[in-house]
Amino acid sequence: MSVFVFDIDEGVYRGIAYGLAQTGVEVRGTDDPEDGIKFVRREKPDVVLLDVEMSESKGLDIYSQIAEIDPRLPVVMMASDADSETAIEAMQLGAFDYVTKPLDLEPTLQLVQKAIRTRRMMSEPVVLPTKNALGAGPDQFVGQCPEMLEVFKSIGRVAKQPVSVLVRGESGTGKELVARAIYQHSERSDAPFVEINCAALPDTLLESELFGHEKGAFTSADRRRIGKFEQCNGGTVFLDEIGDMSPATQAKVLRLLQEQRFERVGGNETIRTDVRIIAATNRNLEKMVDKGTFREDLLYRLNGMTIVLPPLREREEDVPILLQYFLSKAANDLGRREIEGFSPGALRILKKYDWPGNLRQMQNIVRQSVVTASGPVIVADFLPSDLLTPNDERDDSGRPSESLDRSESNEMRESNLLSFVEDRLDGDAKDVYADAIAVAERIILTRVLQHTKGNQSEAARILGITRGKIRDRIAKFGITIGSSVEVEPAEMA
Ligand SMILES: Nc1ncnc2c1ncn2[C@@H]1O[C@H](COP(=O)(O)OP(=O)(O)OP(=O)(O)O)[C@@H](O)[C@H]1O
Repeated sequence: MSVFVFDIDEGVYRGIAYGLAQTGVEVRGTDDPEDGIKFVRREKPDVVLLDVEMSESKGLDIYSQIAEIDPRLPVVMMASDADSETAIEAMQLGAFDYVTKPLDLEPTLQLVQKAIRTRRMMSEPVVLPTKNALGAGPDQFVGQCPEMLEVFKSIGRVAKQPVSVLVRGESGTGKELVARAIYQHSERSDAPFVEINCAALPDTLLESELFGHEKGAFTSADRRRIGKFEQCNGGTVFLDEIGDMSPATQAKVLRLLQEQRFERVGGNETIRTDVRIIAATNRNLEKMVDKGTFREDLLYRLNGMTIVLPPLREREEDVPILLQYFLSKAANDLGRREIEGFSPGALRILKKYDWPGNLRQMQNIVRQSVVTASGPVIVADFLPSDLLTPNDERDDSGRPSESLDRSESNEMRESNLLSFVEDRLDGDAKDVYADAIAVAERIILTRVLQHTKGNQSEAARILGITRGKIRDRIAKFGITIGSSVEVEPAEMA
């Protein structure tokens, strides 16, 4: 990714380059408007920072030229005056945001990172994978089960229609990926795409983020702010976690959907805009309607088309290809291209798991395993410890619970140990007896300590061994005793 800075003051460019040095983002800059425009045309940076003073002599000339070269390029305006008319005007025309000089480095860098993320979402294509290129290049939308084929078909059907879309599914099932895919295949793919997480902002801030506000609308409103619906005119707005929106904001969004009109917070002027809304939620909106916390008319309006993503536990046949995809991606990203795949034992455990955190959790677990793995094959020992807790020993939040189904958990423990032995037999088998005994000891100890909530005397009594031996084993296996009892994966080998 790269950032280009238009500023007469070289210090600004150097400060930003310094602040982003660790992130791998390339920063270039100029104090000459014409050179800058040539650069943007030739090098196609991902984000531009533009000093308003530089363009003031020619009004919005530089901004307009940049927007003409690439209407989706996020441009952050920098102004000395918080009320800069030029900066506000640029935002009305679609600039990403503006900051006031002298720049406070930290918030400026945060804004630039946000602009980089937005650019990524707009420009990195979401594609269906091909067998040979799994995990390489852009984000792929992996899925072969009938439910996912239905999802892909729905994306294709709805993308070009001028309707709102509601994407539903548990957390981590790929709702953002669906939103990006719809945008990229829509008639608006040349216009901006903006994401707003409705759960991340308190009510009043969310309202002014969406609709903007007038100067003085509330105590901290020291300047006019242009909201996303105004700024993104002609584009697509992705409202993530829409179930977390307050009733007052829901009412304003409903009006926007019905009339494409709204007023800034604290303002009288009615503003027209043309945005397409894609909304997502993991909440049960019908139940919220019953309870009176979500507007029925808004649900009806958003429901122009609904796409439902199944949880990962219902996509059993996709699990192997998804694992392979996340593995190739992690191995590429982490420079571990020698890693070839999972051992049969590790695969057995991964296939049995029920993935309460869905694809995001799978992605993280595969990444952790790649970090821990010491050879070209990921064996069961390199999997994080939460996978070794059987599904039925976890509560709703995915944490180990105390209620046990004995037969199932015994089978799981045996299969952990068995897969460990099988993995060793698959490879260069040596010292299998000692290693397997150590694995068994670890499984027994961890489980008993979970049962006694970390109480070692009680564990010693149950196990019929001394406290000294327990302490020795805890140290040897790297068992952590906190609110839950865990084994450090790195210590398991
Ligand atoms: N079918 C898929 N193929 C490949 N990667 C996927 C797939 N579905 C999701 N992912 C990846 O899993 C991660 C989580 O997906 P995403 O952020 O889209 O989920 P979400 O449903 O929006 O989550 P949340 O509700 O928590 O916001 C992302 O990195 C995404 O790229």
